[in-house]
Amino acid sequence: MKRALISVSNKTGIVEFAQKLVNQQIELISTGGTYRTLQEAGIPVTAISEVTDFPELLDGRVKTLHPKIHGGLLAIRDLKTHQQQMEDNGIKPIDLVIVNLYPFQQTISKPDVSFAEAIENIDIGGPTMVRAAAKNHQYVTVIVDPQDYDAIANEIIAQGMPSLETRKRLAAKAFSHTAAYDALIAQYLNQQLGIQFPEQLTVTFNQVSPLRYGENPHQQAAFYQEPLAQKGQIAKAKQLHGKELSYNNINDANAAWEMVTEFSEPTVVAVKHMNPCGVGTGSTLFDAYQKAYEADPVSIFGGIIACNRPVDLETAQKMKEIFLEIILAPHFTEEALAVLQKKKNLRLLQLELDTVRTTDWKLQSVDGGLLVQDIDHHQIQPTECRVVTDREPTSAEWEQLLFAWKVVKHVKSNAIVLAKEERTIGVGAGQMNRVGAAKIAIEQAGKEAKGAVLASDAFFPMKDTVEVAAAAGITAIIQPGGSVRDEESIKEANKHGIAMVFTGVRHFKH
Ligand SMILES: NC(=O)c1ncn([C@@H]2O[C@H](COP(=O)(O)O)[C@@H](O)[C@H]2O)c1NC=O
Repeated sequence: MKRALISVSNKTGIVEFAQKLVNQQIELISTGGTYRTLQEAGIPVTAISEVTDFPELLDGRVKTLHPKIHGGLLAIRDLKTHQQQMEDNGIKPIDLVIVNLYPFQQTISKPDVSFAEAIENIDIGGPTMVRAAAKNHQYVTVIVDPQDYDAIANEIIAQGMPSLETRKRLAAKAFSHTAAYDALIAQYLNQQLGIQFPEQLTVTFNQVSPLRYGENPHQQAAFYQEPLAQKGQIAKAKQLHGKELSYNNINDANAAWEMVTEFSEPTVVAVKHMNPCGVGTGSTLFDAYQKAYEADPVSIFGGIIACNRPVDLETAQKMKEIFLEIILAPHFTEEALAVLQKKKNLRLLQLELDTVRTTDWKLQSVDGGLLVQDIDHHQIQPTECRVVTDREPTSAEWEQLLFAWKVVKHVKSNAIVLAKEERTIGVGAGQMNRVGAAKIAIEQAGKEAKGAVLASDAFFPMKDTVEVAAAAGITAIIQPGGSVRDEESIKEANKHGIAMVFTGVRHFKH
């Protein structure tokens, strides 16, 4: 290894690394700012303009984009014709490229960033060198991540040049890096232009950590986050206590958090296998937790609990009484933390309540493809609802109907939710027919079904759900409406004095 080109925006660790290279008699070439950093540290370095015999131009837009650089990176060293052309044109090989790019991500993350500033932070020369060096990894080593400096320095010191295997690994990393960089630029421009579903979708995610296993122990898995993920999103949750999260934990925690943030009053959601087993709203978080617990004291065991208020001592003491997998909350008081941290197998996650989403889509992979849709943000307003029965819901029923409607939106389809006094009393989730979901919810509610309300995520194709609801003593129903047989359901509801409300909105969730 004779010559290295260093051009870095993030100058962390570069002086130490450069010194190690110089110690190995490697000649350094550098661009403006990097050159100055190295020179000021007393490291011998040649300016890029000396190599290209061309000044850096256009405010840095053209610095390394020159045949003397790219010839030095791309030449096939063993090929006679390439050797001859290099000699004829005064091109010397470059064996090592250390580049990190203009901070595009940090730039667009600034709240007051202008479009012009974002565009100016699109690196052109850097990715071009990275790609050239990565293509020619047979001869050239490329480093895009300061975390690799130490390991590569050690390899150079030990064997003169990193192994071919290392160079290939670095090349793969380099292409992932430039692809991710460009994906973020494309995403930013699409967002600016309001293009929601571009012809080519190039999303990018950064690995947070490998996971011990996937949905099942024989499946391998890793967790990734969006580059611009925000503190209120599950991918950025701060873990305050407990062992590492599993694949299923993250999925369930996400479902619980999405649901609890739907409510403005103090609310607790208990989730098992992505569905709520208990949801309670109260005047305090303690009250809400009691209700969520009582909703289904059996299923909550080992559950994931999401709270939309800080967890206080009283609530923590109550929570401590049973085995819970995870508690999510915007905050835990010190006393609450002290109580809950005594539980070895409990994880505590802190997330901000008010989040600005950076992307507004749900991605779901299918074999050989990806389904993309925007997020179901719809929140029902009572004015959107239409009472279709002879009897209007009472104001108490209205409250329960709107509560149940918020819950049913987050239950796997076909979904039926029964609610009473601001808590769920029965949840029928993920059934192949609607009346089946209703029967499950009613059975779970038992005697409590009498006087409760029922929410359905989609319309009733037949009157059978109203029939079973009436038999159980349900007094009010909320559902989207829109079936060709709506009239039959309305008639059935009228027959039993049930008040029924159509929302005109469906909340399928699969
Ligand atoms: N224009 C070019 O030819 C060019 N060559 C390298 N860069 C970038 O310039 C940055 C380093 O600049 P400096 O050494 O001046 O601080 C690096 O992030 C590198 O990726 C360039 N800048 C942008 O495209």
